[in-house]
This record gives sequence, C-alpha cells and structure tokens, in this order.
Amino acid sequence: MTTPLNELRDPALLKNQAYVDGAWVDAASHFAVNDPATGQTLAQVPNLDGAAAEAAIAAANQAWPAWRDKTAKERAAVLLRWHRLILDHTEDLARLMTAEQGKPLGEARGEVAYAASFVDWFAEEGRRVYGETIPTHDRSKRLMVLKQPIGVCAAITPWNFPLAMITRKVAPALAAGCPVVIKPAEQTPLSALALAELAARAGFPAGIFNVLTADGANSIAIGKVLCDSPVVRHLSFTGSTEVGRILMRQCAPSIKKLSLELGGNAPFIVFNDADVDAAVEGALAAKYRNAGQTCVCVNRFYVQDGVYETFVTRLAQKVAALKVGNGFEPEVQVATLIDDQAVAKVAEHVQDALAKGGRLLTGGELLKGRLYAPTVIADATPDMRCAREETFGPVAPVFRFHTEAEAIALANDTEFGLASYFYSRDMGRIFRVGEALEYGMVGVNTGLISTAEAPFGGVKQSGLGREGSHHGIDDYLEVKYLCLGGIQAA
Ligand SMILES: NC(=O)c1ccc[n+]([C@@H]2O[C@H](COP(=O)([O-])OP(=O)(O)OC[C@H]3O[C@@H](n4cnc5c(N)ncnc54)[C@H](O)[C@@H]3O)[C@@H](O)[C@H]2O)c1
Ligand SMILES: O=C[C@H](O)CS(=O)(=O)O
Repeated sequence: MTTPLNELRDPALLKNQAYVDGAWVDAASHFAVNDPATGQTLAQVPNLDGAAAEAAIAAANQAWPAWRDKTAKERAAVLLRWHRLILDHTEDLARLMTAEQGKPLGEARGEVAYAASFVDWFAEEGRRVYGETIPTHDRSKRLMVLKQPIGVCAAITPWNFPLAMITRKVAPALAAGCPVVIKPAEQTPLSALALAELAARAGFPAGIFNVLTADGANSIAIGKVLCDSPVVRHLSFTGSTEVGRILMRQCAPSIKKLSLELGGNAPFIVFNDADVDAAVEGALAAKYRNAGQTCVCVNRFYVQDGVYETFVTRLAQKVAALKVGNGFEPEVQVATLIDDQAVAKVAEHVQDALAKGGRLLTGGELLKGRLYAPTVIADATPDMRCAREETFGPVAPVFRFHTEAEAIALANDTEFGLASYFYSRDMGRIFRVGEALEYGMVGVNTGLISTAEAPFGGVKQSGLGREGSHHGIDDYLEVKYLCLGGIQAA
C-alpha cells in the first residue's frame, strides 16, 4: 500500500505504537489513522485505555524527582537538542502532518518551525524562573519566595495543529521541571508519536515525556483518569469550549490547575480610514489559513459602510484566485477539511446565510472530496448562524456597520473572546478600539498574530491562562513563600 508516508527520509519517525515510560507500547486493539483528503488509511495505532493512562501517570511521577532536581540549564540542554532534531526533520514532520491533518505542505513546514519555536523559547525561559526576597515586616524574620515545578502535567490536544499545540504545552512544563502525559487528537497521533521519537533521541529520561494514543471513546476514558488523578497537578487542554467545560468539571474534585485554550469567534473590523488593500491581505491570512480551521481564524467580518463594497469586491477577487487542492500538491493554498462533520457544518452555515439574505460573491460549494470552495458572503446579518457559531471553515461572512461604537458592540456580542482584528490608520481609534475589544488578543493592521514571544489565550469562554511568552511557564510553577524566623540581632 503506497501512502504519502512511503517517502519519509527517516521512516523511523512513522510510529505505530504509543510511548510510555521510555518504551514503545502496544494495545490489544488499534484504530486507523486516515488521510482526510483521500480517506486512505495511513497507519494503525494502539487504542489505549484508562489503565494505560494510570501507568503513564505512575511513570511520570516516578521520573519527576530526578528531572526536577536537574538544573534549569541541564533541562535546557535536552530541550535544545530536541529543538534541533525537530528542525532537522522538518520535511518528514511536515509530510506526516499533511498526511494525517491535510493542511498544505507549506503550512505544515511553517507549523514545524512554529512548534519548534516554543521549545527553544521555553528552554531559555526555564533558566529565568526567578524567586523573590521581600523587605521584612519583622527584624527577626526574612521573607523569601521560591518558584517550584508543579508536578505531573497532562495535556490533551486538538487535531488542527498536531505539533504546535503539543510543544506549546510540554515545552514550558519540561523547562519548569515537570513530566508530561500527552493525549493527542485521535485524528492526528502520528505527529505526536514522531515528537516522542525525537524526544527519545534528544535524551529525555524515561517517563518524562509520554504519549497515549486513543480513539474518541477511549479519549474520554483517558481524560477521566487524567482529571481524576490526584498525582496530576495540572491539566492543559486545547480544543472546543464544550469539551473544555467537561474537563473543568471533571478536574474540580482534585482542585487541579487548569490551562484552557478553547473556541473562538474572531471579529475582523475594517474602518473607513483603513488601508483597504492591506485589510484584504490581512483577511486572507486570518481567514483561510488551514482552510479556516484555526481557533484564531476570523469568523465575522465587519466593514464600515464607506469602504464596504470596495472591500468585499477586492476580497472576493483574491479569494476566487486561491488555489484549492490536495495539501501535497505544489502551490495549494486551501486544502481539505478534517472530516464529513466539518464539511456539513460549513455547508449548513453557508446555506443558512444565503437563505437569510446573504449575497454570495465567490465559492459556496463543495468541490471534490472534503474540499470546500473558499467563500465570501456579503450582506451578512446577526441572525445568521455564522454570526454566533464558530464555522471552522473557509467562509467569510461580511457584515456592514456605520459607527465605531456599533462595530465594538457587534464585535463584543459573543461569549467567546480569543482573537480579534481591526484595520485603521487613526491612532486615537487604534487605542479606543484596542482597549474596548473584549478579547485576549487583538491584531491591529495585521491578520497574523501568533508567535512564541507573545501571550496566546482568550477571555470569557475562550479559555483560561496564556501560552507562549514569559507568562506561559507560570501555569507549570507553584509559588512557595518561605518565612525564616528566629533571626536575632548580633
Ligand atoms: N484556543 C486554541 O488555542 C485552540 C486551538 C485549536 C483548536 N481550538 C478549538 O478546538 C475546536 C476544534 O478542535 P477539536 O475538534 O479537536 O476539539 P475537541 O474539543 O473535539 O477535541 C480536542 C481534544 O479533546 C479530546 N476530547 C474530546 N472529548 C473529550 C472528553 N470528553 N474527554 C477528554 N478528552 C476529550 C479529543 O480527543 C482531542 O484530543 C475548535 O473549537 C477550536 O476553536 C482552540
Ligand atoms: O488553532 C489554534 C492555533 O493556536 C492557531 S495558531 O497557529 O497558534 O495561530
């Protein structure tokens, strides 16, 4: 059976076993990993269960003291070897990703670099976990603050960024001195297992980095074990708000520290004073990356009436020219959606918008397989499903507005608060709107905001905590106050 993975330069990166306690492990049952573009089976991987999760937690806990007791510099050395190995295997990691997730190969290569950037960023951040001394209130006492690794950490990750959503969690955990148990999405385990192979080559001790593979049903069982375990002191989840709510509820009995990166409903506002061509370019970047399957993709475009027709016309022209096809084809810019449910949701949002008066400017149809034509719909209205639900596909509904206050109110009218974007060249407006938008992240005159150096995360029902930046290691640390008494004057 020939698959895109027959051409790996390093075939040892294609794993069909999970990774626990430094060993490749199997299970009685397996599940298929399929290419979303063709339906072809790429591999079978173990369908692990709660017992395997218990074993991984025990292995991580066993390995923790020695990893914790290394110096931050010693931990950084291992992380930097892992970083180098990830970059050295960019082509294979990209092929694995495009095969199991479907994104264009160029985007996959970009994600490899993005994923690696969290590893070298946090290798260094781990060496700057500073404590404090505090001016004392009592001459017989001295006050100090230590920051110490929280302990065994669990990570549950989504399919849309199979590498970066893992390293964005495990890099700070490992740098802080914590072992990790990872449960990747059932759609994209191969990327996670390749990361484990490279982690082993980098010299991570057994038990420090564990990857559990499971299908949808067993993922629920494994999630319950990770949430219930008192040994797991931190759970980091990236995925839908619905599942984040379930995990939060399951973690309550053990009072676990939580990092949640959840759903979005990003607005993209274009004011009359904007550079419209720049806004169109920003819209393409912020809407159609990964076929619109990113949590920070624009879900709603709001364009002021003075530039509305110019913007929608120019946007539709650019969108119509996007190359759609299999992610492995050269120059493809928009590739497959992840599954039939995703296709159905996108089609329903388009049909609902057109039924409610939307004006189709380009796209609006399923091409072949799970390729949905990049779409622009003008004259969108707030009663449409795409105004309230995350479409998670290549569809741009464009709403009209008249005043700045109206744009802010429309943009904020959602339970989500992850990413937002606006275009304006008025400095006063930039500060007014930037401060008024209820989102964790605001792109001003740009459609691309994500980088390891900056705090990534949302407010309201888009999540808790931040990933990346110097903030991103805080969730993997505990603050300990030492009060040294009995200090007598000479
Ligand atoms: N905020 C972010 O950084 C970010 C990043 C990527 C995706 N997302 C969001 O994720 C959603 C799409 O990704 P998805 O379909 O993989 O999300 P999902 O929530 O369905 O699944 C995410 C992960 O959770 C696991 N899971 C699902 N149900 C579970 C349960 N009951 N118990 C334990 N684990 C469970 C899955 O196996 C997968 O590993 C979108 O809403 C998107 O906005 C957010
Ligand atoms: O979809 C989730 C990712 O966090 C998007 S990004 O690559 O970090 O912008």
